[in-house]
Formats: sequence, C-alpha cells, structure tokens
Amino acid sequence: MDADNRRLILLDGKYNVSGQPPLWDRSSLLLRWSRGGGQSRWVVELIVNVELRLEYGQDTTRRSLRTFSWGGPSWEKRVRNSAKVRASNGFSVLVTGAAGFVGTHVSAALKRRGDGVLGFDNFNDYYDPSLKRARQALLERSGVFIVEGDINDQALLKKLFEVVAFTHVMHLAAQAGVRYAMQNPGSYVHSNIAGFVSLLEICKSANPQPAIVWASSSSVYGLNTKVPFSEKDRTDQPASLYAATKKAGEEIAHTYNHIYGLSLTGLRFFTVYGPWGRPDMAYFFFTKDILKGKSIPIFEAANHGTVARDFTYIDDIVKGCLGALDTAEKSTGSGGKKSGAAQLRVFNLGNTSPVPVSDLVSILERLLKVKAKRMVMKLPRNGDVQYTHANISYAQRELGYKPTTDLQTGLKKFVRWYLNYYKPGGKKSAV
Ligand SMILES: O=C(O)[C@H]1O[C@H](OP(=O)(O)OP(=O)(O)OC[C@H]2O[C@@H](n3ccc(=O)[nH]c3=O)[C@H](O)[C@@H]2O)[C@H](O)[C@@H](O)[C@@H]1O
Repeated sequence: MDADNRRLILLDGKYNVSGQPPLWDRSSLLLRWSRGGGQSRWVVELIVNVELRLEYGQDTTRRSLRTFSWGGPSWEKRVRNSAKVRASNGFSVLVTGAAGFVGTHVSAALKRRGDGVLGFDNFNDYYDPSLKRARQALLERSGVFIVEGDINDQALLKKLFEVVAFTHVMHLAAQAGVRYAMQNPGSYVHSNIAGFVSLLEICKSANPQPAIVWASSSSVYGLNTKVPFSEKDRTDQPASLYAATKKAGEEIAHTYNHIYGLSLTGLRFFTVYGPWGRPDMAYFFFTKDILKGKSIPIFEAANHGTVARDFTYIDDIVKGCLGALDTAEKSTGSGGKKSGAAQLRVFNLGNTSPVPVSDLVSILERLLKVKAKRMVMKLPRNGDVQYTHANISYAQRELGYKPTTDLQTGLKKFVRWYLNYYKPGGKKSAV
C-alpha cells in the first residue's frame, strides 16, 4: 500500500479492557518522510499494537483483580502455629475454601480432634462476604488461621508448602452454584479448573507430596436417569457448566494421579445444607424470603413432575470428609516424579432419601410458623436437573460413611442458627 493512503487511526483515550493496561500501550508514533504520487511530505504514522486477549482461566469480575498481602516473620509464625499438629499421629492439613460453608465445618472438626489446620480463602463476593468473615472469626477463636489468597497464586501456595510440610490438602475452594454459571462462566473456569490445576502443580512438586481430598459434585451425573446414582454410572452428560467444570476436575485428578503419583479422592457432595450455610442455596433464601413475606419460586418438571434433591446435612458431610482423609493413602511421588501407583478414588456423599422441593418448603413453613407464598414455576433450562439420589454403598464400605440426619432434623438446626445469626446482635454462635 502507498504510504500516502495509510489511515491514521485514533482511539478513544479512555478505552481499555477490564482493568488491563490500555490496548495501545506498545503502540508507536512515527514521523516519516514520504514520497509518492509526485509529492514529498512528512507523514505522521500511528502504529496501533492491538492484542486480543481471551483468557479462559480468568475470572472477569472485579474480584480476580484483588491482590493479597502475605509473608514476613509474624505471618509465617501464624501459619506454622495454625498448622501445628497437637494429637499423636495427627495430620497437618491445608484446607482451601476454609471460610466457605463446608470448609469452615471441616476445619473446625479437624482442629477439634488435634490435627493442624491452615485455612486458605479468597473471600470473594459471590455471596455476602460478611458471612465468610463471621466464619473466619469463629475459626480464629479455635486457633485456625485463614491465609487470604487465591488458589491461582502459585507463589503463595509454594511459600505455604515451604513453611509447612502438609500431609494432606482438603481442597474445598471452588465456584459453587449451578445457575450462576450462566451469568459468570469465567469464574467457574478460573476456580474449578485453572485454580485446581494450579494447586495440583504445587502439590506434585512438594516434598513430601500431600494426599488430596477434594469436592466434586452430584451435578456430574447430569442427565443420567438411572437412580440411585452410583459412582459407576455415566457422568459424561453435564447439564451445567458448573457440572462440566467439576467433571473436568475429576479427569484432571486422574491425570495428576497417573503422571505424578498424587493420592486423590474426589467427593461428590449432594446438596449440602445446615447452619452457616450458603445464602445462594434454595433452603437458605427460601427461609429469608418466607420470613419477609416474599414469594418463592418452586420449580417443577414437565407435566407437573416432581423436582427433588437428596439433601445432605453438613455434619454427615463432615464425617465423610474426615473418613476420606483418614483412609487416604500417601502420595507416591517426590520432586515431581512418580515412583509407583497411587490411590485414586471418587465417592458419593449423599443422604439416600430424596425430598421434593415442595416438601422442603412445607418443613420450613412449620419451623418458621409462617405460610410461604408459593410460586410454582417450570424448571428453568439453566442447569438444574430434576432429581438426585445417591447410592452411598461404596463410601459406606470404604469410609465408614453413614448419614444419620433427616431433612426435618437438619432444617430445624439450620433455622435455629438462622434466627439467632440474623437477629440484631447475633452472628456469634458456634459451629
Ligand atoms: O449437589 C450438588 O452437587 C450441588 O448442590 C447444590 O445445587 P442444587 O441441588 O441445585 O441446590 P439449590 O440451588 O439449593 O436447589 C435445591 C433445589 O431447589 C430447586 N430450586 C432452586 C431455586 C429456586 O428458586 N427454586 C427451586 O425450586 C432446585 O431446582 C433444586 O431442586 C449446590 O448449590 C451446588 O453447589 C452443589 O454442587
């Protein structure tokens, strides 16, 4: 192209992408003597260097841009103290997602029995971070320190393994929720795939390598219609991106077990509920909205088909998690190299008795002594499946897992906690 015909492109000086530096950062302005068409003149040339960034591992919300401060002698001391084992033959466990619902309960239970526990959490704002801070305060009182950081931060994870020789990792940090995946798909890839790989990379290089127990999900059964769901059933038809990222995690676990000899146990949780639960889950926001007199959407399948869940109480899940840690064999690798076959397991942790969502609402009505404004709606096509039901015989055999809490009993405990926590001056009850 003749120099004279070049177009000068001007960009709006304010234009940039999600907090990244301006696109023309590396662009250049050239002043050049040009000849052509019988004329000679000075030409001003702006060469715009545009990069198109498609970062699939990147959570595009504000929270991924947060930075955390860590390090220093007093920080290391807190890390070491928290992870210190007090019981003979106790473990030293790194719990990721420790300010989350399951993470808080598991951390508290491990600490109670004398294991060393170091928490890890990024305190993101997927739901009210003040609830996470209240859980953190609770753990703090029992001697569990939560390091603030993202599992994608390899420098921080590496540092933690330099300070403490963790025997186990209980990996519960994740982007949860089935329906939110339609709104923010990137956050699922960021936490459940990129974050998991980041953690496994550090674990495989650690010396000694820890054994890892991590949270998968009942949602991996997706469109499977064979009930109850057994670990042998197909899991290649996820109905949501959330489910797909959890299934991807199971395949990634296989790879790290196969190549590096990491001992890995995945736990497929079935709709876990209870005190200190997650406000994005139906039982939680139904309670809130019933009390406010707001109508609640109750999903039903085609032809008035029942939508039901195998709701599982948190204390039962905690026992399953501890059972998985206690039966986890050592990883076999060292320095990033495998030296023999290592354990690889996946278990259902459910309750084995599915309850229709409308029955869940009836129980809440009785406990709250308030009539719900029910708004029956067709199950939206955004990732929800109609029915879940766990076959737990494998977990029963291998982990001694035996759930004992029915939905009525568990919701009673939840409601008691909820009313206490949200009353003026509440927020301090124990786990
Ligand atoms: O078992 C699991 O693997 C999953 O359990 C829950 O997912 P879900 O069972 O969808 O839990 P809720 O969002 O609390 O929904 C419970 C039931 O209420 C129904 N629902 C939900 C929301 C609503 O507005 N109305 C309604 O009827 C859902 O269809 C579902 O049947 C968790 O949110 C996931 O993180 C977890 O991985």
